[in-house]
Amino acid sequence: MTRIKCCGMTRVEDALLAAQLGADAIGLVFTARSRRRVSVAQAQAIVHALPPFVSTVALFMDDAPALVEEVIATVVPDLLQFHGGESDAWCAQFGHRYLKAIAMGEGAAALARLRDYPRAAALLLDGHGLGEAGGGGKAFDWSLMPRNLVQPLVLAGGLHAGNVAEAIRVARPWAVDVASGVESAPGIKDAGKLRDFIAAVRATDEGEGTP
Ligand SMILES: O=C(O)c1ccccc1NCC(=O)[C@H](O)[C@H](O)COP(=O)(O)O
Repeated sequence: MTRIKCCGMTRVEDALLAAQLGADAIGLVFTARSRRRVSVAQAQAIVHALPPFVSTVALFMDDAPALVEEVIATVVPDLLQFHGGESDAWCAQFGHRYLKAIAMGEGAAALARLRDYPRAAALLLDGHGLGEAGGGGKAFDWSLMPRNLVQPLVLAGGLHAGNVAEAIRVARPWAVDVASGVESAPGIKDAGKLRDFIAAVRATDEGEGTP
């Protein structure tokens, strides 16, 4: 089964809908570089409203350690996700499981960085360029997704209901991640797009015989 993470949640109702539709995880963006940035209070409201067994992921991009520590202490996310130039040691300093985003904008050359994060729980390959923020709807060449890594790989960047089936068939990811492809505006999820996206992922899994 392909896991689904819906990122950039800013409203309780959107996170609840994603959970009801079958999302496995939601993302909360804390970096100031995002148009989907949430406050600690907003994030707490979302986390407390979610049913059990839906993971919460807190996103940062070259932020101060104090912000990460504050979010861990107050929001208590299941996982951290780092989108900037953070090193493996920097990401691991919090003693919290983390995902590292790898900017795939430069294509195959970016694959060299995949081996730099041995302590990451998973690697998220995203379509944006090095140093750029995520959440911009940029896809990359899915055939570059490696098959020989020990860590689970999350496919991100420019996914939507119309292309996610093809993306899964080509990239064979552990999970898919979507933000702008299920929105009507940054941080505002569109119920129809969210429903169609999750249904497309599940239909692809079923069509390929994945239990
Ligand atoms: O979403 C943001 O605003 C954001 C800002 C800065 C760093 C990361 C950010 N998002 C990271 C994500 O995990 C997105 O879901 C991912 O980039 C895919 O976005 P999209 O291409 O819009 O589906």
